[in-house]
Amino acid sequence: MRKKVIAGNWKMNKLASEANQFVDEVKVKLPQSDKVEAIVCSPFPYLAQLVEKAKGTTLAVAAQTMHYEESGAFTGEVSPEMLADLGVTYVVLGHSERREYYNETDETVNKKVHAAFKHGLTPIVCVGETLEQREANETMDHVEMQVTKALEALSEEQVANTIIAYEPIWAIGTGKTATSEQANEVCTHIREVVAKLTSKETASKVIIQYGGSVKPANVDELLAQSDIDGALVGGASLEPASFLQLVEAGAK
Ligand SMILES: O=C(CO)COP(=O)(O)O
Repeated sequence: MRKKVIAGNWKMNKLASEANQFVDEVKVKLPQSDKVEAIVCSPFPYLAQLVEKAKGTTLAVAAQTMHYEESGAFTGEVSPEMLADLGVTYVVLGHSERREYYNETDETVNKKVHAAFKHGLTPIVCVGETLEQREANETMDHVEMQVTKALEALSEEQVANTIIAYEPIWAIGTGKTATSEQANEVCTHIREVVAKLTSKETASKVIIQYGGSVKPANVDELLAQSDIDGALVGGASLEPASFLQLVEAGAK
């Protein structure tokens, strides 16, 4: 049985005191269940303090991006080694906002996935189609290409430990959630793609999240689907109460 993984992607939100307060409140109220993993994806400046705060709890801390090189002349960037050194355990890679505004490509995503594993970080790889691609019936091919490139040259064990987040771009921050059937259809396809690349057994281990306007009101239905193993959540992860409701849904 795959566990559910609920990750709150704060994006570029919260000040330090708000981030601290969030973790202080959430960490003592998290359901103690091995059916669910809760992660907060914080802006870089708060990672160190949140890792400290979350020590000894079941809350994990993720970065929202990173470079693929270990060090060097990359002004403004943060390396996988730096994240691992802080005690960060997950990293979001290839989010559609990074692809759109910061030139993240399938090729750099693949380099970053390799770099993440090299440093003991678990990658959360985001894929998903635009509205135009959906309307042109290109969703399945597009997502297949993104997944195939992201996982290129990984070992089967690494693939099994990669989290894939299916986030249709048209559903991000728009209030438009894909119906749970639409979301599951693509997540099932992603699992089939992974099976083709590796094996059915490996594909059955991969955690596939859905993301895009997930909130307490729709999370149960999404998580009830056969191939949706969690959620990557923006807006509804900013308040402790709604984040906790989402994690509780994952523990059911
Ligand atoms: O992009 C997302 C999470 O990474 C989804 O954001 P929303 O939940 O705000 O739609």
